[in-house]
Amino acid sequence: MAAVGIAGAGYVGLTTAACLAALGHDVLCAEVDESKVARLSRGEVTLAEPDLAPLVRDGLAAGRLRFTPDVRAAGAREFVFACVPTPTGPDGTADLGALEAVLAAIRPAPDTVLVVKSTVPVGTCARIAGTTGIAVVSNPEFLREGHAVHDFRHPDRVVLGGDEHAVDRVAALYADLGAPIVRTGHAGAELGKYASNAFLALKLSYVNLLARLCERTGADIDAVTRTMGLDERIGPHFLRPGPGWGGSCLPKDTRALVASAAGAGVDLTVLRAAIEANDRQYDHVAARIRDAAGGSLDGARIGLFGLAFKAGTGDLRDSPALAVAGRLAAAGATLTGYDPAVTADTGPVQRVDDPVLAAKGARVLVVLTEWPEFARLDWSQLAAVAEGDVVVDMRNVLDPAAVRGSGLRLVRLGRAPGT
Ligand SMILES: NC(=O)C1=CN([C@@H]2O[C@H](COP(=O)(O)OP(=O)(O)OC[C@H]3O[C@@H](n4cnc5c(N)ncnc54)[C@H](O)[C@@H]3O)[C@@H](O)[C@H]2O)C=CC1
Ligand SMILES: O=C(O)[C@H]1O[C@H](OP(=O)(O)OP(=O)(O)OC[C@H]2O[C@@H](n3ccc(=O)[nH]c3=O)[C@H](O)[C@@H]2O)[C@H](O)[C@@H](O)[C@@H]1O
Repeated sequence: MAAVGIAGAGYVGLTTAACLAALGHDVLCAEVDESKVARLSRGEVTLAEPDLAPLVRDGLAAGRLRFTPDVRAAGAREFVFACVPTPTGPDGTADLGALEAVLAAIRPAPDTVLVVKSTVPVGTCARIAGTTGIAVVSNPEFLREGHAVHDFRHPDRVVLGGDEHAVDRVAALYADLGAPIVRTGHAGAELGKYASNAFLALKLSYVNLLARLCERTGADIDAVTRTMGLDERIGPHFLRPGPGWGGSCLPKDTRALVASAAGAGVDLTVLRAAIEANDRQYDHVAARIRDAAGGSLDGARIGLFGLAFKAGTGDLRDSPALAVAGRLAAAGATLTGYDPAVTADTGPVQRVDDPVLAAKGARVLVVLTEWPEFARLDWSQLAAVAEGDVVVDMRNVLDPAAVRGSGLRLVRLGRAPGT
């Protein structure tokens, strides 16, 4: 059992804290948001992550997990995990201010290891190790929101970058997971993380462009992605077209990688193209909605289904649904939106908590987030309250037969109009 300090109690920090405590380690999790510390200490978890709340409560009950606003207390532990935000800074690369604050709170002892889980540009860990003399291990995180606990417990890989001795000690913390471990230097681990997120973004931009080509040529995007996915060298995952990719990490990490690569003298042309294609995807989706509305959005009421950046979360950060909504609003549309998990303010979209209210009086109904439950809605009931007769499914989650049975016309991504 190791003494672990964690800085940051967000998606990554809280998941790491609860899961390491469940693995038997003694975990002190520090968080600058004192109200969060108070809630978590009472076992109240607000992140909608399956299995996280019971795990936190088990850790508290067993005395293996505690929360504190005192980052210095966590910084005095043998292993100090940095799980703090690294948002886009003014120059496009990651802003490391929060990580610097964690560093300042560490009280190094001879056996201290700083484990950097935050996503940081290549060179960051080596620089910290060089300037502080602390042993630093880069241990990037690959969990997905909505699957955080599962992904921590069953990772495809644990990546550890640093000197051999420190890496061995961190590897021992994860030993019970039985996951493949990639041992490398600082830079390899840091770049491996960005490279993975950027590759996912590349795949999606490519698929979204293929969907547009399908709309022009009459090819069926499902057949195209199935054909690709059955090739073992390509694989079936991350090939679903959508209104663009978003979330708290893919957009920021792709921007940061382009900027830091440029700083190193490498122009990541393909990644720049993928980012640009993603911006154009929002325009394309807005144009399809405009066409479905009869050519103009001015004064049109549009009912949106899904506002979160993906299904399974209420997170709105860099949500493609909101990017599209912004374009619709700019063109004069009035927007009403329903999402099963979103509770925050949604800008130009008036949020309602009943799908029927989102459909009421709408000229066009639009699906923007891939919630499976949208397929189970009573589309006849929605058709009855809508003003128009068209639903634009920009996630291809609806059952075409059920929608057509309701009398609505269905417009899908990657399908020529009318097919
Ligand atoms: N959200 C995700 O799915 C993933 C995020 N990451 C990366 O992990 C890092 C953290 O991301 P999230 O957990 O999503 O962020 P988050 O925003 O959910 O949580 C970060 C937490 O750190 C706290 N904090 C800020 N400064 C602090 C300080 N100096 N000391 C202690 N606590 C502090 C904040 O109050 C917040 O509660 C980022 O670098 C992100 O790119 C990596 C993989 C997955
Ligand atoms: O670094 C991070 O923060 C994380 O970023 C992503 O995880 P996440 O942001 O939770 O979201 P994803 O599930 O990757 O989805 C990203 C976006 O792509 C879209 N998407 C995903 C898959 C797909 O087939 N089609 C598609 O349009 C989603 O709707 C969403 O807008 C990565 O999948 C994680 O491995 C990584 O750890």
